[in-house]
Amino acid sequence: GTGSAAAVPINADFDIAYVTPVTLGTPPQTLQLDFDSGSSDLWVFSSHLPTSQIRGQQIYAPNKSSTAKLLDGHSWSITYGDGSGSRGNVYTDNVTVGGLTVGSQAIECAQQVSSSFTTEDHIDGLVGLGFSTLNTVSPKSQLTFFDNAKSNLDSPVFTADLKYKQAGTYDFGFIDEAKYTGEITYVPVNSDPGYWTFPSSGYAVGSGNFTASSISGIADTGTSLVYLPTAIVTAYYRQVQGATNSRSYGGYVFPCASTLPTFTFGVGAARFTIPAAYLNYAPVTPGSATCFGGLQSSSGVGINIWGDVALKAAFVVFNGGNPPTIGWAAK
Ligand SMILES: Cc1c(C=O)c(-c2nnc3c4c(C[n+]5cc6c(C)n(C)c(C)c6c(Cl)n5)n(C)c(C)c4cnn23)c(C)n1C
Repeated sequence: GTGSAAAVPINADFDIAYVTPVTLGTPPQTLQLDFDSGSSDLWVFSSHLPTSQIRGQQIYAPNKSSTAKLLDGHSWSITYGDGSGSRGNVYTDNVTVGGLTVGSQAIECAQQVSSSFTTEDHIDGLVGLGFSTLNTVSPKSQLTFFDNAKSNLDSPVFTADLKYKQAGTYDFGFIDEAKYTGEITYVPVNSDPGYWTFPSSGYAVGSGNFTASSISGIADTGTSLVYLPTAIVTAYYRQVQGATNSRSYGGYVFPCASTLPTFTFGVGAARFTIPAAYLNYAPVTPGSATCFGGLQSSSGVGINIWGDVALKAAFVVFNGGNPPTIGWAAK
């Protein structure tokens, strides 16, 4: 089988995150979930949450689904790179994404979410698309939607075609030739850390020379920005008038009117250029003349992250075959 569903920006002005409609249970309950290749829990706002923690989100009520089953004695708790987090109990139920159904998928029902989830009313939960070794359900960890679906997929892949300020798509089980140009460059994935970790072959700032350099990083659809080694990031912002690394804003900022260079990264022999517009993430506060960069340093993060700012400059194939690989193509 296959599936195909839209990845819709949650904000009209800035690409903060993307959500995809997912139906759960019987009769179907549809939630807008953030597909995250950087984690491996499928969790939702649920009827088990205190109402004080719900502000407009859709919720999944397992007691209203005739196919929901409590996974007795199991719980989960997760924290993300931005410090947000959630925890709760676990049910299994039918989950459908873009026409692709998994029966008895572990649905982690939130009993507590951190404040940033409560305030972001466009996100009703996450669908982890990382490796199932990262799943936090205890005492028995659970499989991701992709791992559960894999045996029924025409091909053990999912693809991300994220777009700048417009809806893109996540496809499951097939590679849509109409979504990319030229060839797909595949490189090996090290799944040991549980992420889609792959080697990049180097970078260039604007029209400058390409610097060959092997950079290990993760392809993370759930992270907005790109986090790379400080040497690369300082080389980039040296080309931006008035750029400073702001302690108060927690990263590189610059006058919104600045002209930004493009940023090119290599995957094998292929080169992908992130347009300057993608690298002006957003004003630091609404209406400010100071803007926050889409490229930030990974020194405080611990790993290099190719988030949405990079992913939307390409068509990306997450190949869950044995061994796993990742493919990048222009579009
Ligand atoms: C090491 C790391 C990250 C690794 O992942 C990371 C990050 N970057 N975007 C996100 C996340 C998102 C996407 N996301 C980003 C947002 C930003 C930058 N802002 C201002 C808002 C309001 C956001 C929302 Cl609602 N959502 N979501 C939904 C979750 C659970 C995230 C967790 N971390 N995260 C940061 C900021 N850092 C330092």
